[in-house]
Amino acid sequence: MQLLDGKKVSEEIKNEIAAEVTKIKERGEKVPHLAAVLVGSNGASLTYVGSKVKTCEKIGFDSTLVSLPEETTEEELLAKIYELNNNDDIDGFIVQLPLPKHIDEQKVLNAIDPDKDVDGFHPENFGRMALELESFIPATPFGILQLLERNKIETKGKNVVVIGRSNIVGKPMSLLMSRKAYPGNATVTLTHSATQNIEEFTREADIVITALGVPEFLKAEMIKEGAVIVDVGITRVVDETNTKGYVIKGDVAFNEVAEKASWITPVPGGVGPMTIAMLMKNTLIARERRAKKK
Ligand SMILES: Nc1nc2c(c(=O)[nH]1)N[C@@H](CN(C=O)c1ccc(C(=O)N[C@@H](CCC(=O)O)C(=O)O)cc1)CN2
Repeated sequence: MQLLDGKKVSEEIKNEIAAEVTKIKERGEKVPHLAAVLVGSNGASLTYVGSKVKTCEKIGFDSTLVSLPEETTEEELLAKIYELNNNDDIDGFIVQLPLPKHIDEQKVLNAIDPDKDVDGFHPENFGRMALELESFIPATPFGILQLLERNKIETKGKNVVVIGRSNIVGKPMSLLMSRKAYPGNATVTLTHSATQNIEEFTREADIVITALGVPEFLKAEMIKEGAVIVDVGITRVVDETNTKGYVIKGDVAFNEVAEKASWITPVPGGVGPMTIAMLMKNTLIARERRAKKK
């Protein structure tokens, strides 16, 4: 078994981006500027947004954190989004998900200027991605593509089973793996909560990508020998013995599955760090596209 090491690959990508920023600075141009909108104080969201801001600092991007209280109304959030759309200094921004229940998530995502939508969640970017046109690719699926590509994993003609149909991971992942370009060109099955006898699909898969959020759902008996396993699940499980008060569990029963798999992502240190790195990549791309339009 070989490790699909997201920590290592994400560091490589961040170093490449930092080198680009150095060149931008040497030309006397404005560095990429990412803004992140956080509504409320969900613990995991605070960690992820904090990590995005810290990464910006590390690689030389400008960043703006817009922190809004839990009681923020939909109208107030939409007003903030229009402000960011019209702020010429900002190249791209994200609205950290999930949003509080009283806010219509899709309405908010629809309000983001597609040219600044570095999460790739706007319907225009999603549609363009499905049509294999230039678009922003959502950071987690984009990160998985990079992990496969940089480890030279063959995908053409392979059976790929995606578990979970979320708009952030499962749906875009299934579309990307069926695109003609590498890494893709695979035969894709998108499974979800209504799929019966899911193990009949996973046992036939050359590549399993699981984004379910159910700790240790995928067991060794559910995969075939030599399969590539990509675990997107990140669930915080209470653990008083740990200094953080929780441990992170993936969707995969790592120890037993690793014995049968050819490649496997660890959790933590697999897909998670790639998500942050690819958001930075999308922000760099957004800056370049905006600079060309001016
Ligand atoms: N607007 C968005 N919201 C959300 C996204 C997204 O891409 N855009 N994805 C997830 C959360 N997420 C980024 O926002 C994210 C999740 C996990 C990690 C990560 O590095 N995980 C570490 C573990 C860290 C921990 O939980 O302590 C790892 O797997 O090694 C980064 C980003 C939902 N919302």
